[in-house]
Amino acid sequence: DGSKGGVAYLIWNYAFTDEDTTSKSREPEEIGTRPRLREEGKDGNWTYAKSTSKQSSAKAPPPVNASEASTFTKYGSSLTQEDWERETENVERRRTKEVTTRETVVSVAAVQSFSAPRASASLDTKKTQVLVLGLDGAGKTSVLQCWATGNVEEEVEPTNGFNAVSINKEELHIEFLEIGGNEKLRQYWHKYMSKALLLVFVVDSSDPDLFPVAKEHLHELLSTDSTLPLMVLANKQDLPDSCSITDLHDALALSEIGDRKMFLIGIHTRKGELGSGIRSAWNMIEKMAQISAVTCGCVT
Ligand SMILES: Nc1nc2c(ncn2[C@@H]2O[C@H](COP(=O)(O)OP(=O)(O)OP(=O)(O)O)[C@@H](O)[C@H]2O)c(=O)[nH]1
Ligand SMILES: [Mg+2]
Repeated sequence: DGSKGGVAYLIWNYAFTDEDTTSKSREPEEIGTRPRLREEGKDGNWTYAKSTSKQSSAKAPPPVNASEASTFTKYGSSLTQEDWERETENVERRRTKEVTTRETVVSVAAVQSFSAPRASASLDTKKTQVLVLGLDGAGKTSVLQCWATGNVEEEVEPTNGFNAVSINKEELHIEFLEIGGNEKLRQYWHKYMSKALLLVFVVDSSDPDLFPVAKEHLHELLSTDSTLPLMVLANKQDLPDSCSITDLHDALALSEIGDRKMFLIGIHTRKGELGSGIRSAWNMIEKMAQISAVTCGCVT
């Protein structure tokens, strides 16, 4: 019952606005800057979705949230021609139909028009979301996959819209929202700050050329909320040239982020050899969500 409620809430949360219905007339935008990993048309429609995690904790490495009681739902997005057509055809149907599917595809249009969630969902007034941001290619989707399933797909598609994951574990429901890091999507990042319980900012620690850009975006985001806790994930620590978390601390000027909770964790999401970082990050998020849920009275 609890997990079904979580799913329904997410769908409601991402209900389309009236503006979306006009998207039929729009042409798809080509916004990818990262080369596609799969052949266009072959498997370009990244519609990965799963309703219930049934992994056994005996698998090595164990899923981060390995629990028979845990479930997750994920709404992926990608902007291929095929997706766009399907999306525009389905907008109206999704607006009205009873939610029976746990899978949907959203587009940049959905991100552009996404505004405050409808007020009727009980959690709407609370900060319940873990917002996952960072430049394109930093590893946001990979991190979310690790937390949800304990594994990463071999080929992760760029997120050309948003990607929402709900992880339900016993009575705790944690919503994650990744907005793609593509240059054209970064302007929308700040729109999602107000519902965030925590900002997870993922950085590719093997690409120092991008640190100044990441720093600029991070500080701009933080300037809109002086108390929002921050978790910086220094990803791709498996790569030989990756920089240490101390260097990243300096490069991102994390000493200048003001008086807020801050975590800086080195991680990597390579298949088969997940380190302790990704698990530590998960544990902290779980604790924060628990505290928040109790404070909000969401857990009974
Ligand atoms: N070596 C290494 N590669 C990684 C790691 N994490 C992610 N990658 C790779 O980095 C690329 C980008 O990963 P994504 O998870 O798609 O990055 P993202 O931040 O979601 O990117 P956008 O959705 O475009 O904003 C993919 O090819 C991943 O396989 C890591 O820890 N180590
Ligand atoms: Mg992504």
